[in-house]
Amino acid sequence: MSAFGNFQNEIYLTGLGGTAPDLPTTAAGLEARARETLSAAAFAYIAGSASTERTAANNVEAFGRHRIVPRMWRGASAPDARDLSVDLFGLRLDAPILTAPIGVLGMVHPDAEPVVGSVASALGIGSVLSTASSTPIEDVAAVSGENWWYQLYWPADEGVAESLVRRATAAGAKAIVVTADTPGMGWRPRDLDLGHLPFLKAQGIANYLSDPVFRSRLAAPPESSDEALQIAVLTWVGMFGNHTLRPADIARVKEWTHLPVLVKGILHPDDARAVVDAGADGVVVSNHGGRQVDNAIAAVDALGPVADAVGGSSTVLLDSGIRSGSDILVALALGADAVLYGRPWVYGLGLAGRDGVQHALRCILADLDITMGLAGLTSLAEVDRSILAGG
Ligand SMILES: Cc1cc2nc3c(=O)[nH]c(=O)nc-3n(C[C@H](O)[C@H](O)[C@H](O)COP(=O)(O)O)c2cc1C
Ligand SMILES: O=C(O)C(=O)c1ccccc1
Repeated sequence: MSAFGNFQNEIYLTGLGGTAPDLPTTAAGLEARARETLSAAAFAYIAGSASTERTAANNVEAFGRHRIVPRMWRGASAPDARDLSVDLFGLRLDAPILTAPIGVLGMVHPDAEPVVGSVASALGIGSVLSTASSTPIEDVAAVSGENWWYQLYWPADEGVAESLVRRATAAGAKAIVVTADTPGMGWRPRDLDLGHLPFLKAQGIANYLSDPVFRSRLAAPPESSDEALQIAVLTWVGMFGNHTLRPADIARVKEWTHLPVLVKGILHPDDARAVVDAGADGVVVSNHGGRQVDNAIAAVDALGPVADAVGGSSTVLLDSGIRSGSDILVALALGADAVLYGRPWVYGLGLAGRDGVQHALRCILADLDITMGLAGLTSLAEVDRSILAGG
C-alpha cells in the first residue's frame, strides 16, 4: 500500500543513468547546502534558535536516546503490505506527517505557502499554514487540497483574532492550531547580530494586511503610501504578542469555528490537561524548535508524560527536532498520533522551490517507510512503546 519507499529505487535508477540527486537526502545535508546558498539573513532566521541554542541541541540529542529494537520475521512487512496512513479528526493522511507552520517563508520563495500546501497535498500528507504567511489564507487554501490546518497567532486585538479564525474556517481549514509558546519572540542571537527582523519590512504579515478587521484599525489603506504601510506594520507590532491567553480562552475559538482546536507549544502534562479540560481537541508537544526558551526540555522527552495525561481523550502531535524516519517512529512509539515536520523542507524550499520541498518530504517519507519495514512493522497500529529499548 505504501509507495513512499519507492523513492529509494528511483534515486538509484536515476544514478545508474549517471545522475545523482540535485539535493542532499538528509536533513543535515539540506541545512549545510542552505548555509552555503541562502542569504545570510534568511539562513540565520530559519536555522536560529534561542540564546545558546541548547534547546535545539537537546531536541536532537533526546531522539538519539530513544532506541528502536527491530524485530525480524514477525509477519508481512513488504512494501505492498505496509500502511502508514492515519486518521486525524476523521480525515485520512497517507502518512502521519504535516508540514509545521513556518512564518515569513516569503524570505526564501515568492510563492512559498501555495507551493508547500500543494506539494504536501499531492504527497497525501497534511500542511499547517502559519498566521505569519506571506500569502493570504484564501490564496493558499485554493491549492492546498483537503488536509490543511490553520495556525493562529492570537492577536491582542480580539476582533482580528476572530476574523482570522473565521477566514480560515470559511477557506476550508480542517483544524485550528493555537500557538501558546510565542507571546513574544525568543532572544535569538543570529537575528540580533544582523539586526534583522523580517516583519519590520512588512514580510510575513499578508494575513493582516488582507484582513478587513485589521484594515478597519488603520487610518489609510496600507497600499496607499509607504508611510501608510509603515503605520500598518507598527499596528501589527502592537497587536502581535498576546500575554493574556489562558486555557479558558479556548472556548472563544470554539465559538468562532466548528473545527477541532489544538494548542501548540505544550511541554507539561498539567498544561495539556488544562487545555483539554477547557475544550481543546488536541495538543502539539513542541518547544518551537528551540526558538523560544533556551535549555528547555526536549519536546520528545515531554511527549510521554503528555500522552499519558491526555492521549486517551485527545489527539497528540509532536514537533521539534524531527530529522529522520526513525525520529518519527520514536515519536509515534511515545504516544504521538502524528508529527509536524519543520526546518528541513524549508531549506529545500529555499534551495530549489517546489522541487526542493518535494525532495525533502519524499526523503523523510521514504526513510520512515523503509525503517518501519526493516523494524518489522506493517502499520501504525503496531507502533507503541514496546518497539523501543526499555519499552
Ligand atoms: C523559521 C521558522 C518560523 C516559524 N514560524 C512559526 C509560526 O509562524 N507559527 C508557529 O506556530 N510556529 C512557527 N515555527 C515553529 C515550527 O512550527 C515548529 O514548531 C518548529 O520548526 C519545530 O522545530 P524543528 O523545525 O527544529 O523540527 C517556526 C519555526 C521556524 C524554524
Ligand atoms: O519565528 C518564529 O519562530 C515564529 O514563530 C514567528 C513569530 C511571528 C511571526 C512569524 C514567525
